[in-house]
Formats: sequence, C-alpha cells, structure tokens
Amino acid sequence: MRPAQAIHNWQMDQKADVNQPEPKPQYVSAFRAMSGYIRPHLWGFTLVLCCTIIAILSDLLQPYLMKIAIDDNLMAGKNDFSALLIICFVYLGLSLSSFVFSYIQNNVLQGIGQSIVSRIRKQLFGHIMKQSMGYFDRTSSGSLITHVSSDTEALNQFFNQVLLSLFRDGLTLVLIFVMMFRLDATLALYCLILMPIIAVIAIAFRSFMRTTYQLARTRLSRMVAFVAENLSGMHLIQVFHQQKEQEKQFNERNKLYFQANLREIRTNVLFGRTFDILSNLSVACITWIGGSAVLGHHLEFGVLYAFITYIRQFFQPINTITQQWNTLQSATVAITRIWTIFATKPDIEDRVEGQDDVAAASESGKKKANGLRQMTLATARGQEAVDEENGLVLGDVKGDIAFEHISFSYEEGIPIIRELDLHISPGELIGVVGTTGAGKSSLISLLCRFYDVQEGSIRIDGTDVRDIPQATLHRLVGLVQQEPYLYSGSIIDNVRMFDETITREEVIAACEFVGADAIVQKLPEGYDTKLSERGSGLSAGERQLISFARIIVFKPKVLILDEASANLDSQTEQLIQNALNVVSQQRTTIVIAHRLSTIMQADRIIVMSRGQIVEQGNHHELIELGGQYRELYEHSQGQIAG
Ligand SMILES: Nc1ncnc2c1ncn2[C@@H]1O[C@H](COP(=O)(O)OP(=O)(O)OP(=O)(O)O)[C@@H](O)[C@H]1O
Repeated sequence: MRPAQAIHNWQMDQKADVNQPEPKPQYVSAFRAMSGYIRPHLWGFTLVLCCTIIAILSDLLQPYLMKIAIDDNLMAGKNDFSALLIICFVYLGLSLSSFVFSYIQNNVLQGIGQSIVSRIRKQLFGHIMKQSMGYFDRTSSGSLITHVSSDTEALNQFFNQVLLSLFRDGLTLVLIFVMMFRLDATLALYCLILMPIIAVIAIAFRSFMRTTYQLARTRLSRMVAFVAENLSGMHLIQVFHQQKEQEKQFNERNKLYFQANLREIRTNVLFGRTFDILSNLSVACITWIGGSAVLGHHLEFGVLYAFITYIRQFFQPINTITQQWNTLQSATVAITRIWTIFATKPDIEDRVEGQDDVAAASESGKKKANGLRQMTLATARGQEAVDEENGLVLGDVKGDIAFEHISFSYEEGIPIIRELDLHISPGELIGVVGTTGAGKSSLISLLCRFYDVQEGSIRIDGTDVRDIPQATLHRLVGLVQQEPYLYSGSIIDNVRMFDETITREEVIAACEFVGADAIVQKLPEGYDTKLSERGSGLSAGERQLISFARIIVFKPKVLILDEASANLDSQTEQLIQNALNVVSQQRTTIVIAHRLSTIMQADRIIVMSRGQIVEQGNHHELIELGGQYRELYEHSQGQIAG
C-alpha cells in the first residue's frame, strides 16, 4: 500500500482543489487513487483473473458440448452410448469447475476488497483524529460518520462488484461472440444488429438510474446526519420537549428516503424486465431465422440449440454491467470524498525542524522549544526526559504563561480576541469572568492550541506554544471542560484515559485526593463500574470530580478549568471547590468561572469583555473598583438572595 503516492495522485488530479462540496465522479482519478492500494495485492488479483477465466470458459463450453452431443451423436443416428456418457461427464466436470473457480475467485476478491477497505477505514479514522478543532467546526459529525461507514463500504463494492463485473462480464461478452461466430457467422451477424438497440436502451436507462441512485444516497446521508445530530443533542431535545417536532422532521426525511428507494427499485426492475423482453424477442427471432435454416437443412439443430443458449447468456452480463454503473458511480464519489479528507491537512501541525519560525519567536524560545521537543521523545520512550542542550526536565517546566498582544478570530473580519496581553506567574490561580461571548473559552482554546492566534504569541516558560509539539503541550496543559466527557468504559479507564502505564493504585489515589473516592465506592462495581456513553449514569458534579482525578494522574503543569455552568447542589459545589483547592496546588491554574464563589479566593481575577481584559485584581480590589466585576458580583448575590 502506498497511501502517500495515492494521495499525491489524487491531489494532482484534483489540481489541489480539496474543498469541492459535492464531488462529481471522476473515474480516472478514482482508479489512480486506488492503484496504490491495489498494487500490493497483484498476486491475489492475478489469481482472481485466472479463476475468472477458467470459470467463464467452463460456463461457455457447456452449450458447445450439448451441440456436439446433439449433432455428432443424437442427430447423426450413432448409437454411441459411451461417447454420450463421456459428454455427460465432461459436462458435469465443467459445471463443477465453474462452481469451484467462481467460489475461489469470489472468496479471494472479497478478502482483498475487505482488507483494502479496512486499511482505508483505519487510515481515514486516524486522519480525522489528527484534524484540528477548526475542521470539526466546519464539518458535521453526521457526514464524517457517513464517510467512515458507508463511503468505505462503497469502496468494497468497487472491488467486489465493479471490478469483477467489468472483467468477468466484459470477457464473457467477448467470448460469447467468439463462440457465436464460430458456430454460425450469419446468425451471429443478425445478433450484432441487436447491439445498437441494446446500447440505446442502456444509455437511456443509465441516466435515469444514476439520478434515482444519487437521490437515494443523498437522502440516506441526510437522514443519517439528522440522527447523529439528534443523538448528540438529545438532552436539549428532551429539555425543550422537541421530541414530536424532531420526530416529524425525521419522518419527513425517512419518507423522502423511502420514496427515493422505491423510485430506484422501480427503475431497476423496469430496466431488468426491458432486457428480458429484448432477450425473449431475440430468442424468438433467432428461433424463426435459425429454425427455418434447420428445416431447410442449412443449419444443424445442435448449432441452433447452442446459439439460443448463448443469446440467453449474452443478456445477463450486459444487464449486470449496466447495473454496475451505479455502483461504479457511488464508489468513485466515495473515493472522491475520502480522498478529499485525506488531502485536508490539519490547520494546526507541529513545526518541522528547519521550517520558518514565527517572526516573534526569540532565539531562547527556539532553544527551549528544542528542549520541549526532546522531552516528548524521551517521555514517549518512558525515559527520564532530559534536554541535552538546556538540561531541562519535564518536571522543570514552571508554568509561566504569557499572552503577548494576541488577536484571534474564527472567521475573518469578526475579531474575538483583540490585542490582549496577560502574564500569569507560575503557580498563580487566575479566575476569568465576563459576560457570555466575551471570549473566555476562546482564550483557553488558544492556550491549548486548538486554534492558532493570528497576531501575537502565547508562551509557556518563554516558548511559543507553536514551537511545542502538541503531544508535549497537551501533557503540560490539562483541561477540564465545562461538560467533562466520559467514555463508555470503567471508571479506571476513564481516569487514566485508557493509558495502561497508569496503575490502578495511582487512579485510586487520584480519586481519593480530589474527593471522588466516596462517590466511586458507592457505584455497583466501584472502580470497575462500566459507564455508559458520556458517563450518563453520573451527575454533572460527579463527572467533574472524575475529570479532576484525570488531571491528577496526568500531572499537568498548567490546569485550565472551564467551570460547569450547570447549577450544582451546595454539597457537590463544596466537593468541587475542595477538589479545585487541592488540584490547583503547585500548578498554574486558570478557572473560567460561572459562579463567582469559585474564584473569590483566586490570586487574581480577570474580567473580560468583547475579547479584551477590562479589569483585573483580586476580589476585594475589584469590588473596590466598582466596575463590571462588582456589577457581576452584586447580580450574583441578588440571584442567591432571590
Ligand atoms: N467554533 C467557533 N466558531 C465560530 N465562532 C465561535 C466559535 N466558538 C465561539 N465562537 C464565537 O466567539 C465568541 C466568544 O465565544 P467564547 O465561547 O469564547 O465566549 P465565552 O466568554 O467563553 O462565553 P460563555 O461564557 O458563554 O461560554 C462568541 O461570539 C461565539 O459565538
């Protein structure tokens, strides 16, 4: 397999246009893109080829054998029973050979197809996982699910139906003509007259079938996308009692898909039956023409019998090839979609050694970046992470954070963060407050490098985050999100994020440390309790505590907490407050607070408005100042009192 070569081929064919929304089938490009995956299986394909040829010959020789039996034995008036018996055995042998070689050909081809598709699916999933947040903002999860599931399945059909049909049915057609001409050239020429009629019907149906097929596929993917979106937002649907409305919308999509399917089926049936009529008509014509010749003693009866059999066999491959047109189209569209994803580079990538540095990166920053890179390599090997140049160890990172004159926007022309400066000292506990949409979450997304700033730089211990490999950065900076995500799996797995190098004892110690142990112990199987998807068996506060434990085991130098905005009961709130107090010790901590009570004890509170810092100081200083913070505080006090 040569994915790099395949992607290169693809990109050349697309002329670097990787953003086409509705790809059109491009057959040559699709075949070229697949060629890298086909090459390693050349021996397998050769075997398939040989088996197919043998199976086709075994099938096509059967009518010829009957012709010999009829003309050379039965009609010749010979009473040669042994010759007849031999013909019967050879006939059986041919049937058996057709069965065996078709079986081998099918199995080998299915095996090759499945292995290629499973490899592409794996690479596709891996590639999607590497994309940055901007990509997921732009791409719906429903369409990604479709790409990983049904588009890769369409590739499988490409191997098992399209490739096979093109070869098997194409060769069958050619050989049938050869046999026909060998039997009787005049009758064969009569059959050739049929070709233009068949071609006209096939072409007319082809465009119908393409339209109905594409319609059905589009409606199916819309329905899948709708289901995916609804499942991820189910709690909202239930809270707002939108079940009926969503059900109505789903029913509409379902109905449209049902209608498109019916249309597709009807077109296919009509096409198949039209071919049947044409086939019967041809048999009738040949029976009349050939029968007259037999009666006039110009043609042997056995030849006519074989001819009629060949005509019947002749329509089946044409029918199959025309039907495969749809599969070929959907496979090429699927290849286009998949390769478009493969060709999409992540917006955020680790800087490659020797690449141009950001203008702002200082010499010392670069040296430290080198150090951090080395650390990643060393930690990946499980060794003591030492930077040879600077003598840094991972444990030496202090957690000094500087936002230096940064500006950022998700979309051009709509600034979210504007020329913001902020320095956070190692070990400081910072609270960030502000009205909704002020840019608080965006600020921490930038620190985690989910997005890159357009101006300025963000530095950790003097190193630009763009110079730190992402794997290192995400070990340095731990994030507890507003809605902590728990996976289907045990509590142990969720705390250590499936990292087997973290022991059970470490997980339990972390849970005890943040006060989650008592909650876990109450669960039916304690730490081995299997959580359902998103940890739906736990309350919001309990999920927060588990995610605190997660932070403890991964020991980040900088902790970011995007506080849950959901109302928690006072007991859970106290548990979370205690947990925050312990996890924030000896690490730089930034808390985006929705409840001011969480950050009243913070070393410093930042008040944000419209992407800028408008006030900062500790709780008392900001109350004294009498600005936005005081307003927010009085508002929150009013709410509590109310
Ligand atoms: N992925 C995104 N794509 C485009 N715009 C976004 C995206 N995320 C946030 N925004 C916009 O950026 C602005 C700041 O959002 P952000 O989430 O940073 O605010 P916030 O202060 O954290 O708000 P809240 O307190 O409500 O969470 C908002 O106007 C929001 O609509």
